[in-house]
Amino acid sequence: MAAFQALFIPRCSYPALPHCFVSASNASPKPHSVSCCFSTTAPVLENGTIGTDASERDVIRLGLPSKGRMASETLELLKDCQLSVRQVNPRQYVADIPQISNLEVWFQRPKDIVRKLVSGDLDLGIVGLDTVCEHGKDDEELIIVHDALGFGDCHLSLAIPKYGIFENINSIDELARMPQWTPDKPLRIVTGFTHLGPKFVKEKGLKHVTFSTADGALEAAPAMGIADAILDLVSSGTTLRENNLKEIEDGVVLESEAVLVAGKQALIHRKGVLDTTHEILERLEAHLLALGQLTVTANMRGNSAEEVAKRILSQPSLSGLQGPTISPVFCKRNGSVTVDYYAIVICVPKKALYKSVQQLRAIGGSGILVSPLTYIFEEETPRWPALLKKLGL
Ligand SMILES: Nc1ncnc2c1ncn2[C@@H]1O[C@H](COP(=O)(O)OP(=O)(O)OP(=O)(O)O)[C@@H](O)[C@H]1O
Ligand SMILES: O=P(O)(O)OC[C@H]1O[C@H](OP(=O)(O)OP(=O)(O)O)[C@H](O)[C@@H]1O
Ligand SMILES: [Mg+2]
Repeated sequence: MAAFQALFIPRCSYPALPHCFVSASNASPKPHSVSCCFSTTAPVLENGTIGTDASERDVIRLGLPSKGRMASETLELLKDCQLSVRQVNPRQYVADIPQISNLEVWFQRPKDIVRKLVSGDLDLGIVGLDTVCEHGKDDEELIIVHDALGFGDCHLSLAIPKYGIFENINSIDELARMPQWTPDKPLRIVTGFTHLGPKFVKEKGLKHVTFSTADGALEAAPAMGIADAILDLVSSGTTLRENNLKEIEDGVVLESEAVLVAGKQALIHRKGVLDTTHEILERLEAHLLALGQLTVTANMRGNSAEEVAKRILSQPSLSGLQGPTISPVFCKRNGSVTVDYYAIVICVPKKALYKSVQQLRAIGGSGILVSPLTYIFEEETPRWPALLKKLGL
């Protein structure tokens, strides 16, 4: 059985905290004691406005990471979607996006974004999927609107030392079968993921496991003798390698990247949230879809647009998004206007660029120009019907 040896604040206590005032009274017998009372009035926000209860407010709130490795890339992504965030100064936690009316941006720590989505104090947020799963604790209130924002890639993984009793252990099954783990001497795993960790070992049927937690530099724990294994995020793998640790087969808990997440109640009931989400989703998808594509234009000799189209469509890498656009190139020869060439325009995936150029040349393409694409707006945002379905709308 997985046991957990850490002290946790109960989840239900969190939503009440924004109304908690901290004071140090001179009259108090203990000069440094703090007293906590729960206000029934609205709290005063840093920007001087009065904060409102979730049910009273009509402004839409988007939570973005206030610091850490997700912060700058989130702002860059929004900027690339023509949704630049206007922040008066870096220490001010409230901002706006001039392109979207009635929207406040609140800068928060990623885990607080998730908690505030659950409590209804935020409506939308951008964070890593790992944070949603860890701090959201499978709450049905959290709805992933876009699951692949293209940054913050990492995975949550179990890792063990490369040396000693683990030298020949390379999978979860082998780890589970080690005779060393008994009820008195369980496998000690250190992790910051105190929800996902125990859930994972239970799913994997690992017996005799105990967890402890720490805030960072977990990779030091095995060498310090504090833990046998670690469960932490890995991206390049450098930290594991440098600390003589290895990942094992079937040890990946979760693949993660930045996601757009929303509160279900807000999407369904709060005025304007669904429309704003649709707009943000459209812009994100148009930008992210375009990131992987290039526009290729070329000239091609031919007798008719149809004949050129047949040649292009005979090549597997040249069909484009819907098919090639083909236009006649009008030339003046001996006083009359003739069409000997056709200009073709196609979108090709960046990865297939060179293959596409080879195929174009093979069917007579010349003067090939390649340019980046900024946005691809499809007829319908692919994730939109999926979102409506999740909401039962
Ligand atoms: N190598 C990585 N290590 C940790 N997080 C990563 C990595 N690569 C991407 N990420 C993403 O970045 C997020 C963590 O960012 P960061 O560590 O800056 O914030 P935080 O965990 O909230 O802050 P703190 O560690 O100070 O509590 C993760 O939740 C994950 O989604
Ligand atoms: O696979 P890598 O690219 O080496 O990245 C993984 C490391 O990065 C993170 O630590 P972070 O930098 O957030 O420091 P921390 O331990 O203080 O949280 C994570 O907790 C790992 O330790
Ligand atoms: Mg960190």
